[in-house]
Amino acid sequence: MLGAVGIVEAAPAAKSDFVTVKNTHFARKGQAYYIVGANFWYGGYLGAASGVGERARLLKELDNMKAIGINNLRVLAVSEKTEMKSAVSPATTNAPGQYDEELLAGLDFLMAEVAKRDMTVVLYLNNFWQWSGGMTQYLNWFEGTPALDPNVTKDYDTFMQKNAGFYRNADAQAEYRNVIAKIVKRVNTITGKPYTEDTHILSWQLANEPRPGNGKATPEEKAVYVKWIDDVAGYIHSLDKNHLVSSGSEGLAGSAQDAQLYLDAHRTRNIDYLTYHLWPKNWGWFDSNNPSGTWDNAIVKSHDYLNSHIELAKKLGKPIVLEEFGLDRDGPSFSIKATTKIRDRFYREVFEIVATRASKGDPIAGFNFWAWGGAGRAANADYWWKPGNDFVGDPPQEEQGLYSVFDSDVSSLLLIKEYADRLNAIKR
Ligand SMILES: O=C1NC[C@H](CO)[C@@H](O)[C@@H]1O
Repeated sequence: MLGAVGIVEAAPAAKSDFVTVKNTHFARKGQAYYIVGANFWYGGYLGAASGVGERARLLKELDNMKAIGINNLRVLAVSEKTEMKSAVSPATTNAPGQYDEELLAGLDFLMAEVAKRDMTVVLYLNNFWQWSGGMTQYLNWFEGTPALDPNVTKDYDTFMQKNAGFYRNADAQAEYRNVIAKIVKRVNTITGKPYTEDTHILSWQLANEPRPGNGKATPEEKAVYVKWIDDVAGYIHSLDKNHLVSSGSEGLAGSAQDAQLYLDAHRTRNIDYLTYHLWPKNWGWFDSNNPSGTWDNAIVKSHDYLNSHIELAKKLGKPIVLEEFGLDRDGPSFSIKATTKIRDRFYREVFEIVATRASKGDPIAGFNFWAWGGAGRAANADYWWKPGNDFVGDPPQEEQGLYSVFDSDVSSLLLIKEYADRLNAIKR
């Protein structure tokens, strides 16, 4: 199509080039689309032109993921500068209204490279946890409360209960919406393409693991949470008519174990598909110091969690994606030298349920394992991250090696490829 001065402009993408929801499945380019995904929270960081950027590593990581059939990445799009030691630095937001353009351009570079490999990306726009600043940092800015680092306070219940104050704080919500608008309406500085026109964005995600508060969330806190999801998802759709919107919820574990709350929070037409996460060790189902004594308990509960959420998706008539799951290395150990026999066994249990039920036409639309460590390596003897160290799949609030799948974890990579082939073969 010739523009006014004869410059050839790309024709706008066809709607079918975007990932859409067709009944209870994803569709893309006229085909059923199943997510064979990795969590790659730091993908935009590697794309930066200098500083934390490592573009050569990024290209290698993308090629290695593509080579085993990974077609989707779940990526942190926004981070908030904070004093907390457990958080990544630098951040895309240095202070309200002050943004790191070079770091944001890293996301542009990532998106340009994702497009070359015809992969898709889920971009989350906030974090319920502290490892990227997140909601607690917004409250530090707008309520003057200290940014709470549960690695320091050792009090997750108070952290979660106070964090839910983010949803009710009008000034924090206004800045959050400013940031959402800045990202959603962004024009890619590498490709010149508006993000709203980028068919390689699968969805915008409200936050990583947003919770209504802690496990004792009150009816009022739950109502605020349901309204927040509806309002923000509706706001994103008002900015972008092309892309899907998801919450980033963990499922019942992130909904005070209240199935009605999970359904109510995701019933809105503004939420296009459901998400859930599976953490047997974090949730106390599996003790990696007593694997033989806790494996059966962990697997029974995991199977139930995996299957019951697919039934909840059926109730809402929407697709559901298992967008996080993981287990630590044998030992347990953070060392890349440690084997991953137990993790591989757990991955196979998860993959088998996802692939089998997807093949039967159930609304499970795929998975993202947590998380791609690739060529990254822990830098310190204590396995904690410090600014300047490699990024790996484990964010700074956890030991570097806890859940990462590294490029040397051959048995895990082969397992991912085996199930990538099965999911990619499903025709509908
Ligand atoms: O979103 C998340 N879910 C679980 C991960 C592993 O504990 C954690 O690193 C991350 O905050």
